[in-house]
Amino acid sequence: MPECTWRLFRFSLPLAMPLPSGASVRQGWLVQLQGAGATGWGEVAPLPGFSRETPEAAFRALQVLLPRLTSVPEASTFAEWAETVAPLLADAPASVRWGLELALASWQAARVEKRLDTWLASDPLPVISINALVPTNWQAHPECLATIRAAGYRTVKVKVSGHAPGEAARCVRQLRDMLGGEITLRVDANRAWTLREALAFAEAVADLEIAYIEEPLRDPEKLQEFVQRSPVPVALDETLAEQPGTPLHRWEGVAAVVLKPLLLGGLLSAWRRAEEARALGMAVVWSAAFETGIGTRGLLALAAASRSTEAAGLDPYRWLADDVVHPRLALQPEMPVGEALTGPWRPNPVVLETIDVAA
Ligand SMILES: O=C(O)CCC(=O)c1ccccc1C(=O)O
Ligand SMILES: [Mg+2]
Repeated sequence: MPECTWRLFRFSLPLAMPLPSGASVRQGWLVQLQGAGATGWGEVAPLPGFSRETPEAAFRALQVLLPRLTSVPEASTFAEWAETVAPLLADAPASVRWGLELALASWQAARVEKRLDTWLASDPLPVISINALVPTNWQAHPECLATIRAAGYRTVKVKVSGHAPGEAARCVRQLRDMLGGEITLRVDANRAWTLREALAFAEAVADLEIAYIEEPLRDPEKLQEFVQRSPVPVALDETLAEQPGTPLHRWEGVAAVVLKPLLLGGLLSAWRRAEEARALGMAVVWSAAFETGIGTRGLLALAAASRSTEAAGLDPYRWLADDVVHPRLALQPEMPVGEALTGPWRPNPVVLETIDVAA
């Protein structure tokens, strides 16, 4: 049982664009695990408006857990780790599990001189496609579409939750015209509509080859009915975070699951959801909730290891105006995984404040 040391930092990152909650900074804690000649990083950053725990609750859990995790059982493979280490965190809030599991897993990987993706799986994908995110008010910012097109993104997701269904359909049609037929187009309603409204939207865009509509309904109980009646395929997001214990086959016919480990309860919970989805023939979309470069690299490793060819939702990284480690991740439409996951990274003192870990 190698001894290891945790370091804890508070971070506060300036944003290039405000968060969904309206906040103009992204805050949280960075954890660093060192021992046996290896280093692992993770981040704990509940997302206001989406995480079920408050930042205060996450911090309290960190203060309790870190001193207990200084003697970590050895686990040379991911399977062994999933059996022995991950259960130590079973009761922690989702953001804490995500951050500590990421730090522990990347430390275990580093100990055996592997990158996280190659430690998680023997045959990870070398390149992961990224989904460009278009904000609800894109029409007021035509330059954001120009940037996305110029960069060469092949999958685009647009948020429609600020709109009534008819208006949302017109918006999506305009976007399809501007992007052309080659681009894979996803729509996220963030539970904005009633069943009737959502069906009206789906019928109005039925000819636009939308890959899926994410969380159309205010009332998730009606999802199955929507799935049966909608001409547009459906993806789950919020529903998965809300119902962690419900087997996926409850939503038979759903085309895709959007997996955000920060909201789903960590690396392992999300990994298990991915396996469950795969077995049911659902597409797996790994996705960020405004993670820093640490969490975003972790997500890239997960996407590569799970061999999902669906474009990953890592675009929220572009919202950050700075990062907790330098050099910054160079986000691009087709991400070379090996390059992105190979350090070293220097902590950025401008946005980090060291916090004592209670002994
Ligand atoms: O899925 C993506 O492409 C990016 C992630 C994203 O949209 C998101 C990020 C944080 C919180 C909620 C959401 C969402 O999917 O609604
Ligand atoms: Mg969503």
